[in-house]
Amino acid sequence: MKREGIKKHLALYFIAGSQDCPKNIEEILIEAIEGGITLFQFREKGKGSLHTSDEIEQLAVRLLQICRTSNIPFIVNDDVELALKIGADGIHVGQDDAKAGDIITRINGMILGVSVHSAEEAKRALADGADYIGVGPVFPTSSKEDAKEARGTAVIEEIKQAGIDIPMVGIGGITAENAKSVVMAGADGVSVISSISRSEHPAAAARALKKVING
Ligand SMILES: Cc1ncc(COP(=O)(O)OP(=O)(O)O)c(N)n1
Ligand SMILES: Cc1nc(C(=O)O)sc1CCOP(=O)(O)O
Ligand SMILES: [Mg+2]
Repeated sequence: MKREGIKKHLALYFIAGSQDCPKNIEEILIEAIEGGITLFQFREKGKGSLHTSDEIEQLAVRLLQICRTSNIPFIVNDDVELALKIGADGIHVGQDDAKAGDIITRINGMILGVSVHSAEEAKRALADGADYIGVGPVFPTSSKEDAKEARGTAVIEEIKQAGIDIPMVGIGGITAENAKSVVMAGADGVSVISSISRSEHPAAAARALKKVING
């Protein structure tokens, strides 16, 4: 599944690690799938996350199995070795991670996502072979300690206006209340952590987001 095929999976892209979840992450993922998420990223990172690589790998494998039973592609954040080891469907890297251009040959057809904060970075991601980009933070977020300043939908609009043709999701502080503005700006979907993971009812939260996106 390359660029065109990925678009439909970007509609409601759920990201989580155990640190984002007030209850068991496996239960939350199952409920999020019930609610209609279209892609999942395992991001075990930051305050409260698991420490040992064994624990992280075991959790990744359990979450991958849940995604496989529902045909939801499973992306690993940052860790190329883990993605390759467990046979993930893709890897997401940021500007301070392994360089997309360096890993493209190693990941052998896996989905490659890249975080960008400008049209310039989007252009480079496209040239490096990224299948999609994550653009953020759109709104202020509490889920990423080192997040940059929120820029609203300006960067998404800039990328569209520059004619850079790559599937993209907005990320950062996205809720059912503001998701429509992200899609209206030109994103193919939204990527969320807390709107689903910290909801008392993750399935209902995912359903509400989906309804807004499908509009
Ligand atoms: C879909 C998506 N977009 C952006 C990011 C952020 O990646 P990065 O800037 O590398 O920050 P960390 O998530 O690694 O803290 C993402 N993970 N997913
Ligand atoms: C993982 C991540 N990356 C961002 C970026 O701007 O690149 S913002 C972010 C956190 C998104 O979490 P929430 O939906 O809870 O705001
Ligand atoms: Mg990263």
